[in-house]
Amino acid sequence: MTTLFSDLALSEPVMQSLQDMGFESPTAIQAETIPVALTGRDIIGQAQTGTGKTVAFGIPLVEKVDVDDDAIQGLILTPTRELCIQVAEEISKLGSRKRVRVLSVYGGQDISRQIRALRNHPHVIVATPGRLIDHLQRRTVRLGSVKIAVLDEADEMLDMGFIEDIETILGQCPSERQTLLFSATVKPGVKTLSKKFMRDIQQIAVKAQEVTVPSIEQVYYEVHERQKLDALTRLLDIENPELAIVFGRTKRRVDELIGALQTRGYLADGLHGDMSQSQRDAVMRKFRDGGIEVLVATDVAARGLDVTGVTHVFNFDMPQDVDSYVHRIGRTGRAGMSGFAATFVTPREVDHLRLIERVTKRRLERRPLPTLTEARLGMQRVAMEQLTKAVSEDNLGGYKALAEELLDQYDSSMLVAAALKLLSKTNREIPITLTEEKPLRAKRASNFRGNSQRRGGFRGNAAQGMHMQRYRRNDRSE
Ligand SMILES: Nc1ncnc2c1ncn2[C@@H]1O[C@H](COP(=O)(O)OP(=O)(O)OP(=O)(O)O)[C@@H](O)[C@H]1O
Ligand SMILES: [Mg+2]
Repeated sequence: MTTLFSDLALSEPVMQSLQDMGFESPTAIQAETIPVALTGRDIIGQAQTGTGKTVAFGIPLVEKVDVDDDAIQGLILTPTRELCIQVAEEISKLGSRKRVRVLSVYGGQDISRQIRALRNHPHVIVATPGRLIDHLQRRTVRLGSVKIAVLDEADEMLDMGFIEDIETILGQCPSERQTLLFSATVKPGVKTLSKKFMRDIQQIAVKAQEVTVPSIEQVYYEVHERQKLDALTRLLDIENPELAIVFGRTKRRVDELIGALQTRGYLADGLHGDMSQSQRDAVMRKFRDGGIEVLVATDVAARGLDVTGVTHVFNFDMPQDVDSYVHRIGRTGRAGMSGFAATFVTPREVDHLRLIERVTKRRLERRPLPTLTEARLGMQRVAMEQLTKAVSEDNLGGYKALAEELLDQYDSSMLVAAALKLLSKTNREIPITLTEEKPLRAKRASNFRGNSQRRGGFRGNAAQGMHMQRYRRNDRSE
């Protein structure tokens, strides 16, 4: 039996906003959590990437706001700035008919501007933890009237780096508030940690066969470091994504890859924690508008981002842990769409791939490396599509006389071949050498020296290492 939004006893303005947003029926996580959340209970909610968790916590939050009260009544915390902006926009849409004021408060943005915006009395603030702490210290934000607090990407935020900040923030909210935790991945430790600031927790996990989304085709390519760039550009030419995200391990890697892809003629740009916030905002805007086709990013873009049209995700470097894999590939195949996720695995990283397969209970198909000929054919196909599209648009009047003249002199198939050649990119084969990244396993080996390797216990340790999330903390947005 499918649930309808009208079965969830929502208020009229919220129903109208949902209609404005074009949502017809609730997703599974929405249908399961909203009624429980409306009773005021604390919830840990888990469902696959792209299944509408934002609206699942957004509806109870908006319902709880009293718009006649000027105090901050709803608080949402997100691990990254881009996610903060995105979630604030979605909540703002949900609350628009009710006239709920929503403000995003994140690091890197001019603080005096935020302070001015805070004077307009938002009912809901969506914040990254570091900047919120800053406001609490300056007393420009008061959380004494918060009725509902949400941790989006809770597991990411509760891992060692953020736990103290979260405790400080929640410590300033009234103890009788409602607390909701959401993520596609909820490690057992999260539940233990959450007992500190939640009560009478109801855990709601949408039962799925797989951790990852079934509509995402998952493949891998075994490559050597030095083959990665050619493999990527060939795949881009063959696959011709609408929008793609390419994940690199480090900021340096991302910078080099942006330069390399631009040199080879792609509309590429990137996102990482060393860029200024105005640069990051501009890149995200362009990516959402299609002005950038390939977004190259560190794990700062792995969580929560929802960009329509992302058909492909490439793990140029293997993710450091299984959760990161799940979230990265979840940037495609959202809201029922299909997607394609390709992972580059160097020979020494095969064990990590097997671990990912074990934990996600899904085998990745091994594909042979694409050849140059396949890539050229792919590019020609794109050129042909461009040409036929131009023909079907039928506004070529100004060129027709010239075309007739050419056809008098040359064979028609020669002319079309020449046009296709001109439309195909010639800069794809420019040789570029990237600085090599160390394979994951080598990095781990230095962390797990000693007897374990001789005893053959290395595998197990490597598995533990996959959860250490060492480098990700280096690229937090805070
Ligand atoms: N009921 C609905 N019907 C149709 N589309 C929906 C519905 N609810 C949400 N969506 C859309 O689905 C997409 C994914 O939603 P959302 O970003 O909330 O996913 P998520 O579960 O938080 O994923 P992630 O784990 O990656 O953060 C968004 O574009 C959202 O607008
Ligand atoms: Mg989300």
